[in-house]
Amino acid sequence: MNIIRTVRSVAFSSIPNRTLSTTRSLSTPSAQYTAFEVNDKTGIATLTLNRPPVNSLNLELLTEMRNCLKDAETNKCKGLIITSSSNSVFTAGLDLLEMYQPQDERVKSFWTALQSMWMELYGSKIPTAAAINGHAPAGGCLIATACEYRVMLPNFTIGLNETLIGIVAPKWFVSAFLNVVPRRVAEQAITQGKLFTTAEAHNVGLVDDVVNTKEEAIAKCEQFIGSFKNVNPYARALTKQQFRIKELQELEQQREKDLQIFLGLIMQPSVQKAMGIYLEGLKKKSKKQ
Ligand SMILES: CCCCC/C=C\C/C=C\CCC/C=C/C(=O)SCCNC(=O)CCNC(=O)[C@H](O)C(C)(C)COP(=O)(O)OP(=O)(O)OC[C@H]1O[C@@H](n2cnc3c(N)ncnc32)[C@H](O)[C@@H]1OP(=O)(O)O
Repeated sequence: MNIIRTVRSVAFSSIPNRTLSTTRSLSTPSAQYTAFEVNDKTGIATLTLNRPPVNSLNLELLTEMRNCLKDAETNKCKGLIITSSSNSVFTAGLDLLEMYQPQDERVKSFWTALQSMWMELYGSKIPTAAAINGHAPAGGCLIATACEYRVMLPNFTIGLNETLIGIVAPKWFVSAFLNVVPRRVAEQAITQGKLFTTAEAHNVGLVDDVVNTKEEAIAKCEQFIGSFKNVNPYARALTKQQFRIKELQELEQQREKDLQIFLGLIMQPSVQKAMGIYLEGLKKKSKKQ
């Protein structure tokens, strides 16, 4: 078998050392918020989000994620698993500080990086799976629904809660959600800004499986990726593309328009005010804990 080389990673203390001797990682100075490892035996890549305290998705994290996704595909990994180094948060979604009182050039780069990362993940040729080992609101749910398989640990939450913050989930956030949840459930949940508990998410099909530990979650993802072992990867990729090409083309063709709509919406004074209040509430809650 052609052994996959590990592409990029960071060494960080919050992730316990893997006992799996066949997993190799290289330190690269450019990776600040992610670890990227490839198991030489299975050929499966694991991308671990590591931006404490809550893995909020800022420009740098999104850029790193995209690079890892590209590397996984270029190196013909058998599949990709996304998980978190935190014990309680998969990712808290987009970094609200990127959108609150933003700087013009940075916020444009931020949204463009999000578009690119999502297109890379949603359109990935290799099997993708999310081991959701913590809360996954908004952008966290977006990442999970871009994957082909989701397994979640109990007693966390997942969903598109944008309306509760006074923002709107863009069409491509919604269409990926609609791939996994019936339309009526999706419309009600997204308009309400509902965060599903793990059990509720499982019940409506937003997650495929529920397990008790991160190790079990990774094993489930590996099992899912392994289920394609007798399938021709090229045929699989083209078949997957048929299901996803419409959303990908739509965003690709409308990237600039999507950016302008995003900027127009978040720069509205009422939206900035709502975001400020929401952030204040988060900070107060955090101080009380
Ligand atoms: C008409 C057509 C329109 C088309 C639409 C087009 C454009 C639309 C425009 C915009 C779309 C934007 C889409 C947005 C997507 C998003 O993802 S927004 C982010 C949503 N995320 C959330 O609501 C989650 C908020 N966080 C939490 O609920 C909790 O933090 C938690 C994830 C449950 C974890 O809880 P806990 O472990 O208790 O941690 P704390 O709450 O104590 O938080 C620790 C610190 O982290 C800060 N923080 C939390 N989340 C975020 C975040 N998303 N961004 C930035 N910072 C965050 C929190 O304030 C604490 O900070 P301090 O330690 O107090 O400094």
